[in-house]
Amino acid sequence: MGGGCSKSAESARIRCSGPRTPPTGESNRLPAWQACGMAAQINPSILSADFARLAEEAKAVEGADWLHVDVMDNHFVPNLTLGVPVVESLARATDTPLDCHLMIEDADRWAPQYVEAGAGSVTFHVEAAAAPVRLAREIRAKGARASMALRPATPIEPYEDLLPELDMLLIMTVEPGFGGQAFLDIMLPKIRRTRELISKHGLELWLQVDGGVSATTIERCAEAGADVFVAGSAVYGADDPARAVRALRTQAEEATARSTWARDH
Ligand SMILES: O=C(CO)[C@H](O)[C@H](O)COP(=O)(O)O
Repeated sequence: MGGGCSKSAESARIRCSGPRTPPTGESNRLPAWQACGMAAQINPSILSADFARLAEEAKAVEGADWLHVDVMDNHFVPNLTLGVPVVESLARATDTPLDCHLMIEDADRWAPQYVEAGAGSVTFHVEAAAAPVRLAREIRAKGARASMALRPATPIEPYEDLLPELDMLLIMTVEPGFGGQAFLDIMLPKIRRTRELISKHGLELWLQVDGGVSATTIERCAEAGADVFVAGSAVYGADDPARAVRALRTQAEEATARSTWARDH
């Protein structure tokens, strides 16, 4: 696969590993994931971008933590988007690291190719992976962050032992396949439960939510324990996408701080 790929994966690791400074005097109130250097991350989904101008659309959200790239094969989901060659081109077109979400069958075969194409994080669906542990290890060994996604109907509990193999877990908050759907409030207990399991095992695992995330719903997700937020229409549907990213990040961080404070006092 194309050159320059491992450079992108390496740059993603560097950009995302540095701690952000907690507000003075507030560190005892911060949740574990912020106190250990995590803050809310906003990942704009290019599913809501203009596919004829992808490079420009990627530049429009520079300042976002990652660019979320929705890969769909018209089998695992009833929609078709893009594949390895487009990811290779995007990786060259933007400095924002790529967070590739593979909504495809036969993830074991394809996921490693997205690392080689330049993704800094590769998410496979557990429902589409024959050997998720082996796959997560292979993604990590190739130099990217390994992430696993759950459809709304897939519970987290059977996968508790798998969490240490992952850098991120993605909880879908809509049925995968299309942008612009309504957020599924019924997913909030699963987000809470997953955060409990992450804390129980003392893991530094990111918890991502994807689908219907907007100014109206992001606080609920943050309060439930999510720290990485994919937003498509809420970012690309805004007059100023970069400003929308900043506003969502502030909202998420404030909601987390408020709910943590309320829990501790
Ligand atoms: O994975 C996805 C759909 O399967 C998209 O990332 C997601 O739906 C984002 O779009 P929106 O924020 O408009 O819901």
